[in-house]
Amino acid sequence: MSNTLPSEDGGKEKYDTSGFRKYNIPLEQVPKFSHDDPRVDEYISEMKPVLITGSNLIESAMKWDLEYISEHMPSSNLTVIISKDHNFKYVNEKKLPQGQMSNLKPIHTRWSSMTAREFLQKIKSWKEGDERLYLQQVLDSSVGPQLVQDFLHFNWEWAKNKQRIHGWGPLTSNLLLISMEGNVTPCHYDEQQNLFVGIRGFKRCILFPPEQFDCLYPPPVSDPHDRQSQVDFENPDLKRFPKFSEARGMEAIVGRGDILYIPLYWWHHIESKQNDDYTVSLNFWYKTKPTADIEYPLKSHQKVAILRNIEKMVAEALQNPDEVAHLMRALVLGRYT
Ligand SMILES: CCC[C@@H](CC(=O)O)C(=O)C(=O)O
Ligand SMILES: [Zn+2]
Repeated sequence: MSNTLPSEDGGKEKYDTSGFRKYNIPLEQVPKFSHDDPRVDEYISEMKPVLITGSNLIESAMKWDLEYISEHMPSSNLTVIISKDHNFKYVNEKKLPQGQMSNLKPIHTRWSSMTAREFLQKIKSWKEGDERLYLQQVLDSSVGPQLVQDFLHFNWEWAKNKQRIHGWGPLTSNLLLISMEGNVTPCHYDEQQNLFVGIRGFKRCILFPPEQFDCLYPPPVSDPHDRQSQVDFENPDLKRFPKFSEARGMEAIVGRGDILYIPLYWWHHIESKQNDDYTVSLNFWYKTKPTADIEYPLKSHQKVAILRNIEKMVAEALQNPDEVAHLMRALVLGRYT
């Protein structure tokens, strides 16, 4: 089923990263285990990334390529993001200042919609310099009866078992991702647990733990790029972001049938293999259950959640984002440092 053999040496097998962009970041390997290896649940319970091979979680979706989708969803309009270059940095449009849309630097990406057939034609005729496309469609009833049937035949028992034993909250969505070769979703974190599954092609994922928040420099929570690192991995500005030189990551290659567990609040930078065919992936995003009784010491992701809440509260109280830095500095400088 999967083209990556479960590693016999306890997950230390080196991934073949040829065809992926090289960054000057020290990287360890994300351990890789077969789906029935007990170490899988050990890693998930410790909220550490793990690559899971040989599961049949979405066996019924392994045939999801653009031909199949075009055939079974001929007229459905699917969400496609268009970018000026290979970076597809998420923009929360609800956080764009309404009145000042005009003087905002032009947004790097924009949303569009088209049929799967149109998407396939555009990526087949793509040439250097053209805008790039990334199909990102939430699986819902609009994907039509055949894909809904395939969806219903996922191995939900396996998924529900993970959800239950690890105390995850409800499944919020599955995002179908069809990417041109070489597209990059730059480094960001999500506030959900993620089972990220490969269907076609190869994606390389670089991950950093939540405690490296101060090495990855997300913008203010109120910024449209909230949760996204401001550091350009291909050309890092170490004057502005000096601690990025201390970032230490992990790396995994997600191939056909592989599941990468991306723990919530873990930073991840994901790209499709260059000069290869388009990739197809599907993620499962789960909310976490609210923490009933807080256990100390706090986990690093809980500290990031505290940082976010403090930032939101101070910005809300001041009603002026320009005053936040001064107040936070006054709180810390010469008093806690
Ligand atoms: C919309 C982003 C999808 C994905 C990244 C990717 O596969 O390009 C990711 O970041 C996630 O599954 O959390
Ligand atoms: Zn993500």
